[in-house]
Amino acid sequence: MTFINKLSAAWTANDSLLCVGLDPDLAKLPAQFQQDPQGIYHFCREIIDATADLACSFKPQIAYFAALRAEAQLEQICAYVRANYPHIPLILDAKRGDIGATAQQYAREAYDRYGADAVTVNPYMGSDSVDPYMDWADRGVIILCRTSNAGGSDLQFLNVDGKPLYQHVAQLVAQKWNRNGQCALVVGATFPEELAQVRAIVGDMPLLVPGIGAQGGDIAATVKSGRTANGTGMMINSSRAILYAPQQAGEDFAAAARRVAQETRDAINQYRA
Ligand SMILES: O=c1ccn([C@@H]2O[C@H](COP(=O)(O)O)[C@@H](O)[C@H]2O)c(=O)[nH]1
Repeated sequence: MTFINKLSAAWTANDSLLCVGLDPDLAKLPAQFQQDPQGIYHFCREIIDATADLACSFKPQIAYFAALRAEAQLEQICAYVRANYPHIPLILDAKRGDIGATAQQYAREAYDRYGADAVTVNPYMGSDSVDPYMDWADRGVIILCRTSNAGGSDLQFLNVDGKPLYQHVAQLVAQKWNRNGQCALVVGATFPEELAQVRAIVGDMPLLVPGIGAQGGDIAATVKSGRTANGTGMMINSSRAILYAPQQAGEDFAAAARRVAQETRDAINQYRA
């Protein structure tokens, strides 16, 4: 099954556009995981189990693992998702970008080593830097377009031939690079107007939309701007707001994460129609 088919099925099966981000910051984990050499794996496994029926995808961000020399635990987490929730797409957020020969190795890392269904890629080295990912026709290639951070405007909003650079990226991907129908774009929830512009350019192409939750993006504006005609089309990511959800009386960290994931999924669903 291709990434896009798997994503469509997950949207329907879990009635969800929520992507649960896995960004484990050791200092923020409950104490029992900080002392455990396998703590990152065990923490993420509990979050995955607590939210798998509420999510349309999981998105580990590789930096959180690499910084702690915890790539082996990332491998275990990816294997766990594939074995236990094979219907939920696994997105490796790595934002890779390099010359073709090196990109081939990055593609092998994402798709072979970690078994990811999709990987995030930086487009600014051009088509030959993205081509190696496209050779994996059943996997997703999620290309940065209009990122959620304020500084994204420094380059992405530059006026090039009468329109902002991010719109050129959206057009290029939709019209040229997406030859196997496997591409998606990253567009931040913090910029709903630009999200609507991108949606108008790319038709039904899936969008990975980080920026709700800890970054403060507005859920209503995000969904109304980015949904497709059938009320899908997005993987709306939330990481820290779910992973480190404040615990209410009687809740452990996983129950709190589940409650916030459910509230977020339901808040998103309010605006899909
Ligand atoms: O434009 C972008 C692209 C990627 N990200 C990543 O998404 C999550 C957001 O985490 P929160 O805790 O929900 O803010 C994180 O992994 C980023 O690296 C992004 O935020 N913006």
